[in-house]
Amino acid sequence: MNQQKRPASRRRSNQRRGNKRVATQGDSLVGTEFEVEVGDVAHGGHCVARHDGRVVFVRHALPGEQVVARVTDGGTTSRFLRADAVRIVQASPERREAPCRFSGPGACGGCDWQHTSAAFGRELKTRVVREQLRRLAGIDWPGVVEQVPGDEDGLRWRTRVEFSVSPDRRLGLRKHRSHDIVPVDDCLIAVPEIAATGLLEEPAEPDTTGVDVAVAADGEVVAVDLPVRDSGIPNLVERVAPNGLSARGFRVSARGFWQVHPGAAATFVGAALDGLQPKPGERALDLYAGVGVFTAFLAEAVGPEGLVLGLEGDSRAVRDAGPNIAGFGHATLERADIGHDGWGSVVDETLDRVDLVVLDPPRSGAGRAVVRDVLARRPRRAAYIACDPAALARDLAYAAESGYEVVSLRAFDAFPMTHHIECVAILEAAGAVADQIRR
Ligand SMILES: C[S@@+](CC[C@H](N)C(=O)[O-])C[C@H]1O[C@@H](n2cnc3c(N)ncnc32)[C@H](O)[C@@H]1O
Repeated sequence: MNQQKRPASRRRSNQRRGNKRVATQGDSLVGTEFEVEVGDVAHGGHCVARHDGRVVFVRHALPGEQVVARVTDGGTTSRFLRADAVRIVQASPERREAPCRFSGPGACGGCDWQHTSAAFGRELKTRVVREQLRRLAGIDWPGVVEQVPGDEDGLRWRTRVEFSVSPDRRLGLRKHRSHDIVPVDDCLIAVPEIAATGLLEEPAEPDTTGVDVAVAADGEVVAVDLPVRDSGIPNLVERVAPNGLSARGFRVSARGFWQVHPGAAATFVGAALDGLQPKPGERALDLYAGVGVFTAFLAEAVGPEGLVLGLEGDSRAVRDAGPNIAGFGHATLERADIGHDGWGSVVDETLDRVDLVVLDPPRSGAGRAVVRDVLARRPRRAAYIACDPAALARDLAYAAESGYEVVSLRAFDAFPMTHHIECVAILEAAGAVADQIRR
């Protein structure tokens, strides 16, 4: 893949509240309406427009549309504004009526692209991945965002939903960038078993602040009232069957990390192992290992002559991983705070060398120090699984500093109707670093 030098510096701007960029400065413009021509899509589920010399991030619009935008965040001296398209003056041919009646300006904030097809949603996401990789990593990516098997044209895929409780004790979902709750009687991106629990039609219990509902691969449905103690959360068994590999079951807490699209875990394992091409006897490191999904499939691939070490920060996930990798005497999964003092010594104690790495960090990415530490071990190949293309692009730029280049990158629509995207990048040593490894 063509990778140029990354821009030396980027302007930092805008205030941050928590980790959310906020636009409001000067007198508030919230509620003001104006007509704009909508430009291309930007990362975050909106399109870019300009008004009075200022950038406006417009939700509920599509590229090329003429819309009336109503400001939702921003003031007279803000550098940019956020707005919702509240009237469509000239519609894109890609526009459709949102299938969900809770979607739209001022309504549920869960979906960003209900007003277009899943196929055009993937086209928009392809543009976003390309733009992020080009801007932050200097990579020209020729790929497209691929469909993940298991949804009904972008609907009925979500197997985990976290409902909040409204002031009148109905279960609902949050508005965009807000703590306000929209009561719902269904969620069209959720699997039907979730509404079928009947929970959305009943008032929440008096002290309940939220209800997490999870549906396992075998159809078992678990609803957990919050707040809850860890000991009160049941486990589910999930099943992962990547193409060409044997199916495996995984024990996971009903509130623990698990891919929410039913086809996602198998798709990502398949893409990662395809790219890594593990060989019998190799040593593999699975970072941010969760309940051991990649650890188990790597262990199977490198065989009993090989070694696999998974590292994970969440104690419950580490405990749950036990039975998931129990069949492999050459695999272990330990608790470690990756990136914090001493985590590398856990690796040194277990692996005499590192041939392969899986990196599957949280949304913020692994960061420069972790990328550098991992690649300093000179793996033959590394698979980076990323749920934020911007964090991925930053980490790929750090990998380039360590002499590793991207040999393939696939992107998946594991969250249809929303702006979220999952990518699997395969890295390999280039130039002098590759020569060192070969020697
Ligand atoms: C995106 S999930 C991936 C889980 C797993 N690879 C899977 O596919 O199911 C990221 C995982 O990283 C863990 N994590 C986050 N920060 C961590 C850190 N600093 N050290 C170790 N684990 C961390 C989370 O608990 C979570 O299980």
